[in-house]
Amino acid sequence: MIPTAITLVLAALGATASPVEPRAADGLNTRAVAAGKQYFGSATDNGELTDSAYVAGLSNTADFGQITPGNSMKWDTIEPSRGTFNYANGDVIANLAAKNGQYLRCHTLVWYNQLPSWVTNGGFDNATLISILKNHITNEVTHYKGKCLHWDVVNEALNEDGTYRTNVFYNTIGPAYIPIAFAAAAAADPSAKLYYNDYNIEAAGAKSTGAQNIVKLVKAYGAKIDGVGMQAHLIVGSTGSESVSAWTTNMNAFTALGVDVAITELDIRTNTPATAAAVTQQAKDYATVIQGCKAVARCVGMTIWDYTDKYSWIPSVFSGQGAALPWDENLNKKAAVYDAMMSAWGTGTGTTPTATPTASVPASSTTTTAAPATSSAASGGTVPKWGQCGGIGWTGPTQCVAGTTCTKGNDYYSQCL
Ligand SMILES: O[C@@H]1[C@@H](O)[C@H](O[C@@H]2CO[C@@H](O[C@@H]3CO[C@@H](O[C@@H]4CO[C@@H](O)[C@H](O)[C@H]4O)[C@H](O)[C@H]3O)[C@H](O)[C@H]2O)OC[C@H]1O
Repeated sequence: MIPTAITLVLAALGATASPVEPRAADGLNTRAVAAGKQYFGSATDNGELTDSAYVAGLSNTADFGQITPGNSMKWDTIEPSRGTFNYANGDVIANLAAKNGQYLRCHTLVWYNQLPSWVTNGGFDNATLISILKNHITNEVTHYKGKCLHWDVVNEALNEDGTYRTNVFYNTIGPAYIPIAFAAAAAADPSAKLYYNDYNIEAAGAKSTGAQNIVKLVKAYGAKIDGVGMQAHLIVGSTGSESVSAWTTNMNAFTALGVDVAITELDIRTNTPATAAAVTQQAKDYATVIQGCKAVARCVGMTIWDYTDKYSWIPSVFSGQGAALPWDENLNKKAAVYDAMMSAWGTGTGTTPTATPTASVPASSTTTTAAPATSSAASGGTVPKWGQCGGIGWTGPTQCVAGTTCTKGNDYYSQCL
């Protein structure tokens, strides 16, 4: 064996060489962690998991320290008919994350889309739909208890102007469906971090303000919300890529409310076939997003919405567009894009670490779980603050002003916003 400089020095000192700690392989995740983030990850889906080359890439924890199921934890998969729960596909992805030692972001509990028609068209009244909502969340979050680093509790509740999107939950329950959902998720798994998730909230504007109002709403109800997920389905050279400071200014508006932020579904699409100029711009855009997250301590991690164009959702939804991810359709890295992302993460000069590095189990929550605001008004009583008079069983006037008196009501949350 040829002695190294280190062994020669140790021998001169009369010491023996001890095994050197292996260095983590270099990749997007290891660089994100070195920059103080919890993870860099990718979405995936069950159909893709028969592709062994794809799975090998996804399981490379140097690049991916976290995975998100693209579809298999959504309502239409989990509870396709009332009271029938199907966890087979979700479990496959949860088990893959555990096997690989990757965090799991769980997506999503309440979304107007991919919602079975028995919910959408069921014609349920307020009390029944609240019961259905809580039962779905309680069952699913309990099933995955201890496995989800984050839950996207509510997905896409807003219109572009920041007003509430009409959907069966909003139309029947009112905005209170959002805090009800967060309270149910917190009760079922107190250690999971609970997120509101949406698109087009990556830049300041009416929709971003609307998402900030959702954070305030959930907190006003006494329920727990830990973070806001910025989906970031972006377009090359367009919104979301203007500047690092645009990202940080907007993210800081959320963190000022006491919540984390995460980039949850990043892809940056272009017209296909992609031109060389588009790829050059795309590389810059990915770098801008990373630099924005890197500059904000409470931006805890970043997820791309699958890692390869081979399995991207974009071409099926946005006709004529695609080429949105850092790996091409042949599972090869796009060198310019990948290298720009690596450079943007840098080699360890990031913001203050917010959590432990990659592990197979989620880091425990450090956020205090506030008890849901319960009504003291089963048969009369004073409303301690607005919003607590009403809810399930409430048939009296919807008075939501502190100091008013409830004469009926047997559950928390009202429609009084
Ligand atoms: O297999 C796919 C799944 O991958 C897919 O997952 C969802 C994809 O993204 C999220 O929902 C979409 C977010 O983007 C919206 O379009 C935006 C319109 O404004 C544009 O400016 C912006 O760039 C666009 O992103 C879509 O309308 C949303 O559906 C959702 O959170 C994921 O679950 O779901 C469908 C499956 O077939």
